[in-house]
Amino acid sequence: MSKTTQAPKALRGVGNYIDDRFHLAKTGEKNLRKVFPNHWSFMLGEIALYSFIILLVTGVFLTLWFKPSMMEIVYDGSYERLQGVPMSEAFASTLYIDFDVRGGFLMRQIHHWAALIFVAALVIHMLRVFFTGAFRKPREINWLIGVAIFALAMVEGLFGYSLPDDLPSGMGVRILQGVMLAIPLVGTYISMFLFGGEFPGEDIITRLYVLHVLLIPALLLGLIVAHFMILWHQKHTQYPGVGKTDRTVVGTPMFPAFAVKAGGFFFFTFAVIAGLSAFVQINPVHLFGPFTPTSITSGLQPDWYMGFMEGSLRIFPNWLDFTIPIGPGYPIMVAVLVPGLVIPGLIFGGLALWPFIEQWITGDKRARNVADRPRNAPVRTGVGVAGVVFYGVLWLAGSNDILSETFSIDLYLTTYIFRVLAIAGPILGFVIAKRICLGLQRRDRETLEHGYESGTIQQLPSGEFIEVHKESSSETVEVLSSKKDPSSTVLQEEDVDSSGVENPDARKGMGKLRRALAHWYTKDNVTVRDVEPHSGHHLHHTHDHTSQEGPEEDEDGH
Ligand code: HEM
Ligand code: HEM
Repeated sequence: MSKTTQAPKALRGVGNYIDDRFHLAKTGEKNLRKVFPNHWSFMLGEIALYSFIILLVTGVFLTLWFKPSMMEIVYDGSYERLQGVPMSEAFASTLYIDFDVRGGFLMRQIHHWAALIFVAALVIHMLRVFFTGAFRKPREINWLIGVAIFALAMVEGLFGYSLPDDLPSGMGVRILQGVMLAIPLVGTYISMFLFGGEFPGEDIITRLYVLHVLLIPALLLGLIVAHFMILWHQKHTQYPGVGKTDRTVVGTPMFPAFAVKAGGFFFFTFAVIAGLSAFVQINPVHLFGPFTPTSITSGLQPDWYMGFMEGSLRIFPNWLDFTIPIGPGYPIMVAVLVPGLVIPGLIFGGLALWPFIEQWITGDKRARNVADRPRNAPVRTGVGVAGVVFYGVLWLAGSNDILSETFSIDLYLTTYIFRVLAIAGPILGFVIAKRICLGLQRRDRETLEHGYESGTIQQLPSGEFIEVHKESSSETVEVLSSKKDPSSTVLQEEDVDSSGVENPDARKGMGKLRRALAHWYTKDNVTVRDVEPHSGHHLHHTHDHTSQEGPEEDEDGH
């Protein structure tokens, strides 16, 4: 871009007008030139943001016609098949949006698809942050904000799903009430309070509505703004490469390149969601009919993000339930309490605590702005995979009826299979993922030492066949040698004082546990400290596919 490029006169006029009043030019200029590191995985957070915006906009549209009322009426709208059927005003107004409001059906579909994609994007974004260790200092607080966003998003989705008061809605609310009732001592009270009496009562939709359109979106918006302010202030992590250190950022400036890219990506996300909504039917409430407590339907699935709770409720054994012999007997429903509250608590609690647990184990308290490659933190990667497998098994168990029907397996057998898998799956996942990481580490060390395998076989004059190894590019060498040595990441600073004297407590109690965990965390890592990189920047490597990023890539970063 030449230095003489200037904004059009009219735009400059507007700029001056604003600057005369708010003096924003200096900060504005600095922020417009802010550098964003480039990587496809950094777009996952953006997808979450864009789908959230779509949810807000379509949600407001729906509020114009949706009536959050449980008053019973007889349907008299344009959907012939439900003519004359008694239903709540909420359900009738949803049918009205579908069949009488122009574009209403599409808007409802967009709202629902955006919700599904929103939660999916934020889960994948969270996994990206987890597996690359981007939650480490200084980003722990932003991680915690993220976990809160995740939890709220699920509740928001569940409440939204409950609003139309169709059959699956009511069944979801019934499960919610069941879990509430299982809470010892206060369960019945909480349920009566929320439902304004017995289930279903006449208040629940109105109450969920207020939470769904006002309180939770406001909380989510506040948290997302905080998430971005912290991100802006702390800057983004970047993957290892030439010029990328814990102190420098390499990437594209905010304006114009990043802004244009982000703007384009918003429309792309919108187009995908709108395309899905136009062609793929989601939650066709007119086919399900209104909720009545006596009706039940088979083969129905909740929205995907509630699937793991459904699954854990389906497979958790009931032989742990017991009764406290006070008065007439006080039953404790372990089979509802554990899957309904303890398992989600463990999942969200584990997510929230992980950065602190890892920091305690490794003793690594330095700011980390270069993200880890997942293979270089094999235990973390293994723990993450174990978590994903556990979640995945529960999620699949939520469809056990459909699986048993599709594959003609006895329903009860699927329950036993899932019970075994829920315990064995995560352990296997951990071991396999860790082994793969260590294998990749060994290959990296090989590549660093000997260059990469070119696939060209040569015959030597002696008759021996060898595979030619080619020089790695400087970028590859940088990436491979960015790996921190296990002993340098595990700074047992608290165990040894500045003059090298060991803290006597380090070998007792918690200190001992921590040492053992630190040893377990790093013991198998492959070191690259002693490797002399086999790199030849000066050499021609015409077939070097590992160095596709040319040096131009680095020039726009500062
Ligand atoms: C993270 C944000 C949100 C999520 C995950 C979400 C999710 C959902 C879901 C899954 C439904 C059921 C849709 C269906 O019937 O197929 C729904 C319904 C609804 N949502 Fe949201 N929503 C969000 C934000 C909002 C906002 C901000 C508003 C309004 C300001 C809103 C207003 C509504 C209304 C009025 C309904 C009932 C109408 C209907 O079911 O068609 N939503 N929401
Ligand atoms: C509405 C939901 C969310 C939105 C809109 C959002 C948006 C973003 C964006 C755009 C970024 C920068 C680009 C990127 O790394 O993808 C980011 C970074 C980050 N997000 Fe989120 N996020 C959300 C949820 C979460 C969740 C659920 C977590 C974790 C539990 C989380 C943790 C983080 C962390 C730690 C960073 C900094 C990563 C780094 O610097 O590499 N976010 N977020």
